[in-house]
Amino acid sequence: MAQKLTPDARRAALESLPKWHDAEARDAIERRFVFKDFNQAFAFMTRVALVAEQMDHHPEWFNVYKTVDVLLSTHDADGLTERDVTLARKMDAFAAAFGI
Ligand SMILES: C[C@H](O)[C@H](O)[C@H]1CNC2=NC(N)=NC(=O)C2=N1
Repeated sequence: MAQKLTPDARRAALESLPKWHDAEARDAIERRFVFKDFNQAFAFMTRVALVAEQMDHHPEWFNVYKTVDVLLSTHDADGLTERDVTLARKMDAFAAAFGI
C-alpha cells in the first residue's frame, strides 16, 4: 500500500509541481485548470480518466464549463503519496498539450 510522503519528500514534490499547491485542511494538493472551452476541458478529463483507471488512482475533481478544479490525495493512506505526484505530472503533461 502507498505510504504517505514524509514532510521533506512532500516539499520536494511540491517544488517539482509549481502549478500545484497545498489543499486547505487536508494532506492533498490542488490545481485549477482553465481551458479554452468546455470541449477541451472535457477532452482533458477523458484522457485523465483513462490513465486514472490504468493506475487505479483517481482524482477528486469539479468541472464547470472550461474550468477543472482537481484535488489529489490517496484515500487508502489518508494523505499525499507518490501516486498523487505521478498523477499530477501526467495531468500537467495532458494540460500542456492544450497549451496550459
Ligand atoms: C479498490 C480500489 O483499488 C481503491 O479504492 C483505489 C481506487 N482509487 C483510488 N484513488 C485515490 N485517489 N486514492 C485511493 O486510495 C484509491 N484507491
